[in-house]
Amino acid sequence: MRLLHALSPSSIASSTLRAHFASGKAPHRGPIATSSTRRWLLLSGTTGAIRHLSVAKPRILVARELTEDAMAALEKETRVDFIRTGIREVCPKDTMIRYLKESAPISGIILTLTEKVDQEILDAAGPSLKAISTMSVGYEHIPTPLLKERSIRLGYTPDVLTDAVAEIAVGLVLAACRKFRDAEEELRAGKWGAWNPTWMAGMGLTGKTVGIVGLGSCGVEVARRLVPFKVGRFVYQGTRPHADKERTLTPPGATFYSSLDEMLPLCDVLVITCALTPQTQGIINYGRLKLLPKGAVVVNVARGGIVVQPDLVRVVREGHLGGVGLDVMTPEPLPMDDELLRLPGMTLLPHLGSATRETREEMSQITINNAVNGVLGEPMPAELKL
Ligand SMILES: O=CC(=O)O
Repeated sequence: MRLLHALSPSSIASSTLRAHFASGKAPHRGPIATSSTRRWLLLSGTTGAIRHLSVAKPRILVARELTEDAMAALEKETRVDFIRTGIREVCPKDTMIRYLKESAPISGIILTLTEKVDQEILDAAGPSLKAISTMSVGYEHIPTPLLKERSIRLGYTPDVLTDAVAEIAVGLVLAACRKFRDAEEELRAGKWGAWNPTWMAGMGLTGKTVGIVGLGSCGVEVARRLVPFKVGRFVYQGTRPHADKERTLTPPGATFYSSLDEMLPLCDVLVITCALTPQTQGIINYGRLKLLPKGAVVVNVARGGIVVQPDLVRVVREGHLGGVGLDVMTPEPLPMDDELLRLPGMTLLPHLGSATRETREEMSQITINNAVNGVLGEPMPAELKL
């Protein structure tokens, strides 16, 4: 690598980078660091890419761009150098590995749900890697045992997205119970005929039993938002009872079940909000779906893998369910030839749980702060205990 000369960062960041970032594509073949205190421009001997990295500061690879405001905030952070790929879509694994190697030593990585971390990526980063920061509450894309083994810290974004996800869940409950999607489709297809006593008649929530799988922070917020709809009672299943959360649901109150098999026959509406773990993978299968009363509604805002999707399709085809609302499915994005798209009574959203502008800003900011504090050895705003 050849040392060129000192340059003001704005001369690079504002022209070359902005143009490339605006295109949404990876801007160049080699890495470029962006931070307001950089002093040195380097020319890579192998790639010809311009680099300006300060030697002493920890480097954080930003695998894909976060929100615009968050990216602007990066520019003000002076304690670390950020290496931005400039990618706005999924950062491919080979691209991440190339950046990790060409910009070594990398102390931190910022990524999202879409960048799966594995041993190869950790090996490419090498022993300099101190922290990974994911812009998500879920972390099933990160091999936590490997991080623990290598003493790599993991930052994530719990809590800030709870309200947004709870809103989506309530939206899906209402849409599925009252057949929003099928009804709108009929209307648009010109099939709205004269008033009919049974056409598009769905299920009301008054007096019904709503079952929540996983009464964590998201589960309880869903239930709280459903109280004003005059739900008859809440039941929930998980690893332990939450008396504190139950109290916030009074009236109508909530009852804990350790067994899904015992709870499911009671549920007019089932809302899945638990984390995807080896213990919850595939727990909602054919047999369990058939335990629900006929005409029950199923909503999943957690992870597609908790439901055995072919089993869900089969149960819907058998006419057992009154409606289904999914914000998560398998795989994501859902291929256009997937069976789910051909079934009636399905309200499907493209994983929008946290998608409010406010939430995504907060998530981005926490992700950056987690990464910076993580590499500097300071407390992270939200660190997962490994
Ligand atoms: O699904 C969303 C997340 O894990 O943040």
